Amino acid sequence: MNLRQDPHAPPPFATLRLDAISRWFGRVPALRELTIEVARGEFVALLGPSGCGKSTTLACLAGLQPLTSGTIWRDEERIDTLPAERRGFGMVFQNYALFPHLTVQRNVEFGLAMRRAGRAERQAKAREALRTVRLEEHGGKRPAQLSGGQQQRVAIARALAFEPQIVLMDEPLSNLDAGLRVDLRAEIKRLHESLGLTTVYVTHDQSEALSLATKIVVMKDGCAEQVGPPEELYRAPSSAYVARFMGYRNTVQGTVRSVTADGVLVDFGGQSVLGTFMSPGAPAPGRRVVVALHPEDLVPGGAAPRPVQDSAAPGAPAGRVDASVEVIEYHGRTTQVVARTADGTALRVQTDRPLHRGEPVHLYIRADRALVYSDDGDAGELDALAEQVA
Ligand SMILES: Nc1ncnc2c1ncn2[C@@H]1O[C@H](COP(=O)(O)OP(=O)(O)OP(=O)(O)O)[C@@H](O)[C@H]1O
Repeated sequence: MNLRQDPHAPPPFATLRLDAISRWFGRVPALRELTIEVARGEFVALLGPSGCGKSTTLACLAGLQPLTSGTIWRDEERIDTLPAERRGFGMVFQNYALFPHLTVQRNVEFGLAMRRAGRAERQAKAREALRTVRLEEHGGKRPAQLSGGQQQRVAIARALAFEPQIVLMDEPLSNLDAGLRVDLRAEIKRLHESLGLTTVYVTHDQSEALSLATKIVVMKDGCAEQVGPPEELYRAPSSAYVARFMGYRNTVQGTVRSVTADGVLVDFGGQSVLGTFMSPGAPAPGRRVVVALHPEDLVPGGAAPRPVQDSAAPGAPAGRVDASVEVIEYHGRTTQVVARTADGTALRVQTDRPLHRGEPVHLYIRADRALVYSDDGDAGELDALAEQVA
């Protein structure tokens, strides 16, 4: 956008900092001393299951809810004491929150009217914002005459019209069907980059977080479980919980058999598999652990297995699990398979190899791709998470 700078806009900032913020609802702690830093230009995704505190974080940041304790800073300026309208954030919600009786153009102007912009300025900025989201042809329509994706773009235009430095988005794509979600996701990324925005984005969808964010905050019970760039969280999740959110759909319990120079040998699925221990401290034989495996890292070798080194990193010994193909879901180029081991462990496998129901299959795993965590007794919780994590 190329709009005149709002004279009331706050000066450019370097860092937004949520410092040990807590929010209690009666006796329920929704946020517990959560600290997050957002640098200017970052796209930060708050990722986690329902109830972990994502929306509350955003509401506290926006000034829609008070903090129970903690502070929020824009550089040296404390902003948690400011009312919402003086924090200068643009907000986009899941349900669009458009006025049905106003035209698209007037809906976008509304936010500017709240900020006491004059009529001509309002109209020009709203038109410009609609152009930015590629809806300039639709200004005269009412929201009901637009598709869900278009309505959400109007909501984004409304948030962008007053050129906020920081845009807060709470599950903006979750009411859209799959195709529109992917299109609008690309649009949000384009806007973030081309307008030089700073974005804080709430989602429970790992693919959204991975594709959009420059930094992901995985939240659990009102705290940040791990914070980092998507590649880092994907490569080295700090717990089985984070691994789940990074697409490691298999989190199976096992027992440490031995510890070697190459890694930790774990018994699970009726076999021993070599993996990499990721938790703090050292594993000891007999210790209960959780092994996290990405479906793509379970490579079917068929009845006549390929040599182990085919599926192993140079020098790294591979593990093998034997299972039987139970469920096959065809997804075009790849197939999602549920394979079951002799001891009843279900493993999710993603492969481009044709497999058949009932077929015995050897699944090869690179040692550096079998991530081993100490078992914190939350295996049941992880299974419940599986229901939520795509
Ligand atoms: N207005 C409220 N009154 C009482 N409890 C609340 C209120 N809002 C949130 N909570 C509680 O605070 C916790 C965090 O809720 P929050 O909505 O922030 O989670 P979330 O991660 O955004 O979940 P979802 O993805 O389902 O929106 C939950 O235990 C929730 O029940």
